Order: sequence, then structure tokens, then C-alpha cells
Amino acid sequence: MEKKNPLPLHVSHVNNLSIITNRLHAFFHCIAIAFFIYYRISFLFQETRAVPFTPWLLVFASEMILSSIWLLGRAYLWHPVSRTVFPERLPEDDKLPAIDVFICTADPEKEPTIGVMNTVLSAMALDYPPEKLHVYLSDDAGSLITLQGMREVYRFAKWWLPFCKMYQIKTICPHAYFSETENDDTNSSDSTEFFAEKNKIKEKYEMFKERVMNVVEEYRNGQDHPTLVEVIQDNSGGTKQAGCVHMPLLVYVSREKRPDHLHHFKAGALNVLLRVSGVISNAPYILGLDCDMYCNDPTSARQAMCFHLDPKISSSLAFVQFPQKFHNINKHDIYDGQFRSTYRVLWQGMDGLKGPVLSGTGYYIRRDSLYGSSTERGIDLAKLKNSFGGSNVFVKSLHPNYKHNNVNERNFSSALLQEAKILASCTYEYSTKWGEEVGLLYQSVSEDFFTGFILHCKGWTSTYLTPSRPQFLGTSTTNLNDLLIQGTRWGCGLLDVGISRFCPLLYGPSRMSFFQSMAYGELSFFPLFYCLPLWCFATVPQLCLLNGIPLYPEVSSSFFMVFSFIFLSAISKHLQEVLSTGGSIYTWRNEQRIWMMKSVTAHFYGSMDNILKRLGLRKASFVPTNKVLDNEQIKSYEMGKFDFQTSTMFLVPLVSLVILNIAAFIGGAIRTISVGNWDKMFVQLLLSFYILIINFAIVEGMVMRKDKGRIPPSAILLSTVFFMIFLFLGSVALMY
Ligand SMILES: O=c1ccn([C@@H]2O[C@H](COP(=O)(O)OP(=O)(O)O[C@H]3O[C@H](CO)[C@@H](O)[C@H](O)[C@H]3O)[C@@H](O)[C@H]2O)c(=O)[nH]1
Ligand SMILES: [Mn+2]
Repeated sequence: MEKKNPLPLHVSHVNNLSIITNRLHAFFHCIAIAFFIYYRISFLFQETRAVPFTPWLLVFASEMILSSIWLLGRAYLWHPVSRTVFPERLPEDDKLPAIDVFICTADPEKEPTIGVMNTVLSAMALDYPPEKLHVYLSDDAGSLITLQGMREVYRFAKWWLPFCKMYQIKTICPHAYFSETENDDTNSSDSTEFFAEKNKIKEKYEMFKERVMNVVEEYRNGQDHPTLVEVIQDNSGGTKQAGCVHMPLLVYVSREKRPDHLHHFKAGALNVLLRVSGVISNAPYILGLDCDMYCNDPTSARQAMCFHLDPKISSSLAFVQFPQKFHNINKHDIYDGQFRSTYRVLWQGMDGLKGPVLSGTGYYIRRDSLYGSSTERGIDLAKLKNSFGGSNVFVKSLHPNYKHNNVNERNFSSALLQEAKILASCTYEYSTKWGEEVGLLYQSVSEDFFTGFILHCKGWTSTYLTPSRPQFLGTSTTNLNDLLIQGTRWGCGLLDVGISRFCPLLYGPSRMSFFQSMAYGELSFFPLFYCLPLWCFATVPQLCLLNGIPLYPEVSSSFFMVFSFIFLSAISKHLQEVLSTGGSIYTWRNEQRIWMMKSVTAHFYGSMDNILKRLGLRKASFVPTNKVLDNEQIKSYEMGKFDFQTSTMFLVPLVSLVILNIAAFIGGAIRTISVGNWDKMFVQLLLSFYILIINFAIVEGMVMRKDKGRIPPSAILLSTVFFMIFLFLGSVALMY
């Protein structure tokens, strides 16, 4: 008998109107660019050129680079989709698959332990059968504070989990819950009993917090420590609470680290977790979380299962990605900490092209997708060991029907823990395929991006889900220094992929759709493809303006119309995207500004890092982003003021370029008035003016502010020196 089609677990929506406007806009913009290319090329064939060749060529090249990255970016706008899920249609709890949660932490100083423990607690409190949930914490620092914190988590969770379950608490991260001014979950319960209970739990939380914060560690070397794997259990004996609480399994893992050993940062840590969890719980699905990214809604696991358990798509679906959202972003969001365009536009666009990029945190991934194709060969034990290393227990766990029975028994034999230790040692991966074909891949410090790309190349798909209540909330960078350091790492990591044999534009098209390779191409090249032209546009037209050399069509020429069209069309498309995703004109200004600032600093240094690394002059590095919030800095962030307390390395390019643009604008205006050729120089004047208006915050930081976050005089002085040298050398070079 044919069974009636069950109701779907999820549906997708396509906004046809926005698809049509996107495509029409791309079409007209392309035509305008074509005309402008004609204008540039016809100049090269002019008999008598009134203008030196070099600056013209530089500007033309920059325009071409910017246009090509723009063109690649059209892939995101081709067919964006959004999705809705129906978790209430999922099968019964006993039919749900198990989930292993992986949380990574690397440095108790930059990543405060109490925050990490809150993430662990929130993951334990997910609305999922506790016997099917296993939470692993990887501690790259090997810190006693973190281990002790985990033991405290176990004690507090016995209060916290039943409380969340009983009162259906939505904010399952205790810190967030107790800092909320108004909880939205109080209405359902008898309030006096509820408030008494809440106060009791709050007290327990305060005690928990105190105990976690009071752990002292005498000595620790984060780069040199042995393996430590501990299944956190009740060893407190008599103090058992009335009524046994079902708790997810909780495991602390600190892999072995040695100074002379490449440990591959987060990707290395995750691979250790894959192996260790493989011999302990071996769940078919994994939730990946950064240590600061707590679960903000208990339903995410069930929402993800709406895709993973849909037989129509599950065989090729590798992961379900949720957006990264942040708990500490204010209304000004001057640093674009929310990455609006990435999580509101780009990922939705890629969702319509076989799926978004793996984004490091907030994803539910299938374990076997990370094991590569080597498991398909199945039985050949020698081959499996070649790929996965020598552990028999682990290799056995690769078999799809293999079940460990230790999780339910909860008595972990010392033999098993011994095996886990071997799997977490530094030498385990020697002459295996870990990091090359198996697990998270090591080639790029943006391990998430690269691993997701290779999965998509192998034919896996992914889906993106952005429910209105954020499922996960992290800590965003709220000062310039952290933002630029993070941006530098990403720039370097993305180029690791772009400039390699896996370059998406070459490696992609035969393995994935053309549009999908365009999108991956855009992502892996944007650091380089933004930094080169933006450096050029911030310097060359200005130098020429000061020297009276026109580079753009004069106002009376018809090509001026073409140029204006391109400029206005680019700006207004950006504005339209901002407004349609809930932003304002200020959001638009902030994004334009941070785009310019990052391009000439973070993207520039990231690209340089990458090149130096290739030349062997620099080692790969992953400086974890700082998650400690400094009060003074928070204040200026709250006021929407830039915090310029960052290294001279970042400040000098910004300030020198602003000085150059001020000089060009004033000097150029005087010169143009005296010569009377304003229609020839108009675009260059406008360009400097635009740069200054958008980056007025830097001018303010230089001359108007007196607080700690201003730009220090020493940086201004150094920048002035750079500016003068540049002006001199540049003007000489212009003669050719
Ligand atoms: O050697 C390391 C370095 C980092 N981490 C952990 O990796 C996570 C991400 O690091 P973070 O400093 O927060 O980096 P972000 O720049 O905020 O991370 C984004 O970018 C990374 C790739 O560059 C991704 O891995 C992240 O998931 C993504 O959130 C954190 O939990 C760290 O504890 C390790 O476990 N070991
Ligand atoms: Mn982070």
C-alpha cells in the first residue's frame, strides 16, 4: 500500500521580486561597465596622450579588479532562498539520532572561563533527549582552570537543566538568562513557585560562578602539555540531589601539545575531538561551537534535524548552518560586527546554490561527511589505517552500524580512556590523511571555509536557516584592534585557498555549479581584490589631482554620465540591500567606512602575511580573538565612537591616506580654481571628498578628540612623514 506523503519538515521560499531586481540591476551595471572599458581602452590607442601612462594604467587595472570581484559577487544575488522548518513534525524522541557537541577553547585569558562554561551549560540544556546529547570541550591551553570549571559545570547543571526543562526556559545560557531584564518565559508557570525556584537557581549560579572564578593556576604552558581526557562524572559521592537528573555526557579533552609540533590550531583541535568522541559516543551528527557562542534557543537541534531527517535531501546534506549572531552589538554597530551582508545576503544567496559556507560555529554536520570517501572502501583495514591512523577502536567506529555501548552504561573503562589519550597525542596523525583528506582540513587558517568548500566540491550540500530568534549568540569584536587582527587572519586564510591548487575558480567549475564556484571565488579573493584597488583609489587620483593630471572623463563628456551611473548604481544597490535587511542610512555609511578601512589595513596585511608565508618568511598563526570586554572601550563603543587604540601598523595607513586626501582635496581645489579646469578634475575632487566624508571619524580622531581612544600624536607624526615621502616619490613617478 502506498503511504500518503507526510507533511514536509521544511519548506523554502524564493523572493521573485528581489531576484528580478537583482538581475536587472546586474544587467544595466554590466552594460555601463562595458562602456567604461571602451572609454579606457580607446585612450590607450590615442595618438597624442596628454596624460602620463602609469597612473592611467593603475586606475584602469584597479577598476578592472573591482569590477571582476563585483561580477563574481553577482552569484549571491542570482537565486537567494529562505527557509522555514516544522520541528513538531519530527519523529518521536527515541527515533532521533544522537548528537555530539564540540566546543573549542584556546586561551583562558582571552576567553574567560565563565563564558566558556556558560556555552557548555547552554549546550547541555538543549531541548534534546539527554542520553542522545554528548558535550565535548577541547581545551588547547590545557588549563586547570578550565578543567575545574567543567567539574563545576557538572554540579551546577544538575540544578540548571531540570529548571530549564520544568519551566521551558528559552534562554538556556544561565549568564544571559540572569542578566535579562525581562524574561519571556515567566508567564506559563505559577509565578510564586516559579520565582522562588528562580531565585534559588540564581543563588546556585552565583556560587557556581564564584567557584569557577576563584580557581587559581600556578603554572601553565599552553604550548607544551600532555594529553588529558576526562569524562566528567559524579565523584562527589553522598551529595546527590533528590531524583536522578538525566544529564548529557560531559567530556573534557586537552590534546597533547609540544612546541616543536605543528598543532594546526582549531582544525587540529576539532580533529582530536572527532577521534576521541568517535570512540566514546560516536554520534552521527555534530554541533560545532566556538567557546563564546552560546545556545540561545533550545530548539536548534530539532530545527537542524528537520533537514537531516528529510529522506529527500539527507543523503547529500552535509551540514545545516545557522548565522553567527552576537549578544553585544549596539545600535550604532560602527564596526559592522554583525557582518550584515555575510549573514543576511551572501549566505542566503549561496543557500540557493547548493548551500552556504561552513562558518566555523553554529552548524550541525554529519560526522561521515568529514571522514571523506575513504570509509566507502569499507573492509580493507590496512587502507583505513592508512587514512585514519593506527587505532583499532577508532577504525572500528567508522563502520556505520558500529555502536559503542559504553555511553549508556556510563562506566568508562580505563582502557577506553587510554585509547582516547593515544588518539589525542601529537604523533597520532603522523603519516595519516588527517587534515588532508580526513576531518577538518589544515591547508587554510580559515579551516571552516576551506573544509566546507571541499565538501561542496565532493557533491555535498548544505542549508541555511535564520530563524527570527537567534539560535546562537557570540561575542563580537567591539574595538578596532580586535576587528583588524581578526580580519587579517581571515584575509590570510581565505587567500590560502584562493592562491592554491584548490582555487575555486579553477578547481570549482568542474565539480560544482558555475555560480557556486563564482561565490567561493569571490570569498577567497576579496581580501586581495579589495585591498589592491582601494589602495590605488586612495592614492593615485589624489597624487594626480595635486599634480593637475586628469584621470576621469570631463563633466561635459558623455562618458561622465557612464561614470556617474556606475558610481551611483553601486552605491544605491548597496543602500537598497542595507535598507531591505533592516538597516538604516547609518548602517550604509558604517559599512562603506569599515569596508574602506579594512581593505587598506586588515585585507592588505592579510594578503601580505599570506605572501610572506609562501616565501617561508612567516609562520602560520591563529591569534584567537579577544573576548574580554574592557569597560573603557565598551564606553566608547556604546557612544558609537571609534576606538583607535591599536597598533601603529594599523593606524599609519589609515591616517596617512586621510592626510593625503585632505591635502589632495584642498590643494586640488586651489589648483583647479586657479587653473580653471574644474570640469576635468571634478571626479577626482569628488573622490577625495567622498573618502573624507565617509571617513570623517578618522579626521575627528586626529584633531578633535582628547580621550584615550583618539589617534595618538605619535601616530599622526609618523603618518605625516609617510605622507611626505609618498607625495615626493609619487610625484616623481608620475612623470613617467
Ligand atoms: O589554536 C586554536 C585557536 C583557536 N581555537 C578556537 O577557535 C575558536 C574560534 O576562534 P576565535 O578566536 O573566536 O576566532 P574568530 O575570528 O572569532 O572565528 C571565526 O573564524 C574562524 C576561522 O578563522 C572560525 O574557526 C570560527 O569558527 C569563526 O567564528 C575559539 O573557540 C577558539 O578557542 C582553538 O581551539 N585552537
Ligand atoms: Mn570568535
